[in-house]
Amino acid sequence: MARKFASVLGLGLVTAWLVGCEAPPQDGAGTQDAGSGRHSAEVFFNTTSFSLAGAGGHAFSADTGQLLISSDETGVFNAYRLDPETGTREALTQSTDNAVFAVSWFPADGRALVTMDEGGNELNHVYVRELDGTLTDLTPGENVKASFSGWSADGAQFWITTNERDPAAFDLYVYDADDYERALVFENADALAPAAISPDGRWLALERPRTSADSDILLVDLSSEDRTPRLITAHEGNIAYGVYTFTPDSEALVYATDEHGEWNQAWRYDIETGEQAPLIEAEWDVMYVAYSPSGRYRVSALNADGFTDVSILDEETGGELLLPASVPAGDLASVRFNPAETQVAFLVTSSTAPANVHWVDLRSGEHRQLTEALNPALDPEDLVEAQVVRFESFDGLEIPGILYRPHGASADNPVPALVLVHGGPGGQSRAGYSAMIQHLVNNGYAVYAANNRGSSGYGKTFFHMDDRRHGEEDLRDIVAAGDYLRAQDWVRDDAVGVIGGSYGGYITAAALAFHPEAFDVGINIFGVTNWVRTLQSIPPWWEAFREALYDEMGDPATDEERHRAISPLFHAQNIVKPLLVVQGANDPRVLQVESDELVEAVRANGVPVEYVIFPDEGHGFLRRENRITASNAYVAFLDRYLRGDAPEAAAE
Ligand SMILES: CSCC[C@H](NC=O)C(=O)N[C@@H](Cc1ccccc1)C(=O)O
Repeated sequence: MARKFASVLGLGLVTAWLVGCEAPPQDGAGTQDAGSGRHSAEVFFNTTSFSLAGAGGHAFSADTGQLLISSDETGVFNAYRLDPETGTREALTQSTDNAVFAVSWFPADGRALVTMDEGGNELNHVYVRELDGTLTDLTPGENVKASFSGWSADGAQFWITTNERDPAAFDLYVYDADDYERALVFENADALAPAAISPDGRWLALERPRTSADSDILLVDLSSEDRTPRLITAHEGNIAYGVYTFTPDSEALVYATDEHGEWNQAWRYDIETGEQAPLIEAEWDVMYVAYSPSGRYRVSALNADGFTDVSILDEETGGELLLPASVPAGDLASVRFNPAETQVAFLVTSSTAPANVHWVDLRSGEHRQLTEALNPALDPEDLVEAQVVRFESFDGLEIPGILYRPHGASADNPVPALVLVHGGPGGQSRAGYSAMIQHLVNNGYAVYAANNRGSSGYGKTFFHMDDRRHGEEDLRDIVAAGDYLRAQDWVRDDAVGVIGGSYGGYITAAALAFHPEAFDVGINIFGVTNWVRTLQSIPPWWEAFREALYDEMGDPATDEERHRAISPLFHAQNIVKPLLVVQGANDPRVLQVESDELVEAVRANGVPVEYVIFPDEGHGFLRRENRITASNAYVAFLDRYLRGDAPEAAAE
């Protein structure tokens, strides 16, 4: 699939990137140019994040019809049951530190599968939440990373992948639903990436990325003695293949291919005959394809200019499943059917509405919104809508992005602004709700989430434009995005900063180091600062993607010179603008030392540098208190050094 390493760095995760150091102005304090009120980070982050279990599992409980969801209403993610009749929810787990995410109900009773790592170290284990509330760890072991892979059609067994045999390879085990006895069903000797299991348990689909432009799919027949993966995408040249799902009858694999043009299309591979046929062709990437339990409904989504365009096809009528008019406008997500396919649950979200859980009875058309995610202290009028805005970059290439313009920003009242850079390489800033962005905008900062060349979602030509050129044209696009903002009469041309997380943090630090006059401040959120070390120390469980990552970014064994040339750490003497660095101590992808060393080096320049470390977070911040601290730190830093609220502090 033409995605660089399973992009996780859209705005969803950006929302979680927050760090900080001191208290911000509280409600009513400070000034807001327009809009109905300026709010503290607490107000924005006291929205609740809801998500539905059940991708490959069961979101509806077979015995009670209750929904399995994750929520961070206590400040820490936990699993809950949500009653569609009453909208009441009950906590199934009570974690006060590590985030717990709901995975699936057991098909025949009230047990649930959940997953949790330790402090953001990404070593997730799979647990059973037993009927008495205790947790049984199905995948114990200090350095074990495991994930749920699906249920057998009869509900008697489920599959889990774990890297306990070899930290670099995920083997597949089948577990008995009654006593959790397990058996190895596939030893992953070549460290391929397990992607899907057919509902009848016979077929395992694996992905083998060679480069970000060229990947394959292999199938294993788990009913056969010979479990050698069989290549089903033999091809010449560069084609990116990826797995969406198996059909519910286990007869076909639905897969992504970019062979036929710019976009990822969905195709159907008939396992018995090997015949292939297009399923969904569009002028945007197909994001996913999924089915209701019997296969009557096919759910698919397009990544339409940063918005998620979901279709639910009723294969019985051949028409689109129309949801009641009372379902609010916004992007649908996580569409889940009950086993009888008489009810459907889903999330609805938009840039001005955090995701809420909705439920519809397909027979009566009755619709209920089951959650209220937005903090009631927030007036929706205080929020700003995402706008897709394109600009011409330094070489004439059109760059798309998502703009958030503060209420009241005008030529008479120009505002400071930030270019926000997503992670990756190859991620995309998308138009979803972000408490972090809304908090910044509410405090008078315009935010432009620019999708520099190399971003996903705009076709494969655009996607590959940054290959082995990182820190060059993609960075110049971000500099050009700053110029674009400065040219707007409603933006202060003396107050444009850059902010980003991970790869976006790299671009942020690189902008300050290689284009020292381009931005007035930078906020680097767990950004890569030293590619030599980062690429040498990637987590062992990235083995399936290592070759493709090294192909795209360069191999640290042979490309050290280039890696040094593009790494901000080795050019830190050029950084002369105020810098805020934020880091999770347990981050397994961008190690804390990356931030420690940049902070030390830039401080030696006598430049204002603020540094915040979260001891209990990894690559993305999950605890509400940390998100609030982070967001407060961003605004306090920007008030001081970008808006210029306290010039004496800037002179320190
Ligand atoms: C399995 S490939 C790793 C790249 C991955 N991309 C998207 O999720 C990722 O975690 N990228 C980081 C930056 C990074 C890139 C390469 C090595 C370490 C970190 C990110 O932007 O989140």
